[in-house]
Amino acid sequence: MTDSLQTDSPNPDSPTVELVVTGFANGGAGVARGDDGRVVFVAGALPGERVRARIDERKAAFARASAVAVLEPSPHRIDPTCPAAAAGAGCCDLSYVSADYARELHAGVLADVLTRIGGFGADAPPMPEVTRLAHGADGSVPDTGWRVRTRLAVDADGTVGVRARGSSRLITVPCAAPVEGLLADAEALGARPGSELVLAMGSDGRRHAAELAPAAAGRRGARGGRRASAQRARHGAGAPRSTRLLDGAADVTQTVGGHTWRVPVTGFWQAHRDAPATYGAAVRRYVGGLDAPVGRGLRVWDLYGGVGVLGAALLDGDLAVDGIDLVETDPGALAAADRALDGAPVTAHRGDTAAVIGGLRAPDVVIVDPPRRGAGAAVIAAIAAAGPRAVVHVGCDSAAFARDLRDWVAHGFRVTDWQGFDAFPGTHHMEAIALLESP
Ligand SMILES: C[S@@+](CC[C@H](N)C(=O)[O-])C[C@H]1O[C@@H](n2cnc3c(N)ncnc32)[C@H](O)[C@@H]1O
Repeated sequence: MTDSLQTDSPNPDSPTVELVVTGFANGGAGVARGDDGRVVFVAGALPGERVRARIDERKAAFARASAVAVLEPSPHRIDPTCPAAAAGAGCCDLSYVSADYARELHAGVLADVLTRIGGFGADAPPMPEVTRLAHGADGSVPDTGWRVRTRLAVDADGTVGVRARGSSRLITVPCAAPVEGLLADAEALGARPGSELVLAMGSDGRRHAAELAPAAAGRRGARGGRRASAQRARHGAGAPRSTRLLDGAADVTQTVGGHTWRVPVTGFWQAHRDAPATYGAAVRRYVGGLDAPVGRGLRVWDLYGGVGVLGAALLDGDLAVDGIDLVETDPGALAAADRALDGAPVTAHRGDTAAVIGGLRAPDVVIVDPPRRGAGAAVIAAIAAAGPRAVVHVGCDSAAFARDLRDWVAHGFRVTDWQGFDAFPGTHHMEAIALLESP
């Protein structure tokens, strides 16, 4: 069978090669070896497949390629569940893989980075499984229609869509990840050419939309080129961009457990509609299961805490909580936390985690949920010096998660449980959570 694939290559004229894929890498590419022995990361290819691939980039130690035709397909390959990805968009890069097998691939990637980067071996718990996020009374979860917030690109003529993988081509076929109604009439909202359209769905079913003005001119030329500039934009780095409300209200209502937040449309909220409740339950289970009570209410740090949803999960059960110090850089998130957690024993601190924690009362338990880059060795050393007996570490980048866990172990912490979540179905992304205890 030869199955041609829709891909945009940064190097459309580069030659194609035939490759046999033997592994799967963090980042979502199949792993093969070229004729010269160099490792080739092949986007759009699965272990066991023989593919024809176009080389996109050659480095000294490895190359990157995109599968353009499948010569021998994996039995796990399916028709893409995301029409935008099928048309070449970079959104649901694993939507051509059966959902069960995608979770196997995630678990393999997590085990690989925990072993190779984290240095974990036989004395660690069994490698984590990657499970679906439960939804609805029967626990069933579709692997599409899960995303409650998204950003769309707006072209020079006002057309709205997602960018193709590897190029700036706009794809207007809708992505399958957003929850029903999130993309409704997106083009009619009137986002201006060159802006981005931010769409968010509240847990009350109300859709909100805001236009994010183009990134300041000059930033595109900043270090790292277009890819790094797009990353900075996605991760909110750089000068603040002005927003204009196009639909709904400025704040999105989100209810989790016993608390209701009003989160700014462009503010951080977990992408999967069931993620906040799922991670909150994991945090509550981990902290509730600690066997030596401290003899008083727990003192908790909720670091990189956003609106405080993970710390607040500890207030929902029968745990005695003395106080939660919530640390976050985004003033909008902290204002939302103040409103939602008014009357709860939560104190919000605005600032960089590294700078703020030195002034806080020593914690019993620390929740750490950093951005993709991870918390890093310096922050982990500072938290460890404050002497918590347990840490719940949350990570959305597997390699950074493994690196951070390695740093906890260097400070005498032991991983006593960990788990992975298929929190971005149809994509190579996943979330992982670990419980670490001090000796
Ligand atoms: C992955 S989100 C987690 C938010 C929250 N725990 C939740 O589940 O909704 C990471 C958060 O860290 C914040 N952040 C990024 N860098 C930070 C820093 N250096 N210090 C404190 N917060 C930071 C971001 O604004 C974002 O809200």
